[in-house]
Amino acid sequence: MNAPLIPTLYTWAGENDRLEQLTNLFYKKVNEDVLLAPVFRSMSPDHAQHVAHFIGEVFGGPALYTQTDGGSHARMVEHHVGKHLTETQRRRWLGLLLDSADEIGLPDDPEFRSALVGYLEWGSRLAVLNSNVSENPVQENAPMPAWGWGETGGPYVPN
Ligand code: HEM
Repeated sequence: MNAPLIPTLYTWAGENDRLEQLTNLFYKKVNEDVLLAPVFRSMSPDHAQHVAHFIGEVFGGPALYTQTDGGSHARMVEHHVGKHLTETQRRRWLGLLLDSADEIGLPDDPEFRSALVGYLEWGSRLAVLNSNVSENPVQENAPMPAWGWGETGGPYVPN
């Protein structure tokens, strides 16, 4: 018997359209937030789309960030270097992203949310660490991170 095909987090989330919906709402909230608006005041008009592409690629989707946007893991990290982000800002960032996930109705099964929060905790803590160094610690040819279902082992399947 063939093993069941486990979808990627990208597929489960609803692919690129859903991720762009998520980041568009998120940056709308960021722009209205007293703690975060100043941090993102110089972001480019493509920022929300680039972040959706980045997350989608990490979640097993097409290489939109590295191919279409010409990005890389190192370039993503470079955007944070020297920004001196704080833990308070990170917590607000995470809270607004999870609020946005609820508001657009991103899948809320325990398995997906566990993977999503795990990734966002990891990535946002690295962003704060990288924002407090003066030189990019990541080499230009470093691979993109890849995230999967983790210990839960995949989406819930009824018996
Ligand atoms: C999983 C966590 C994160 C991911 C995947 C991520 C991803 C990205 C990406 C892809 C860019 C470049 C966007 C572009 O090309 O236009 C970027 C820029 C940036 N990120 Fe993050 N980020 C994360 C966490 C954070 C956190 C926690 C903060 C602040 C609290 C933050 C603040 C910024 C800022 C200030 C920029 C530069 C904006 C500008 O262009 O002026 N990021 N991020």
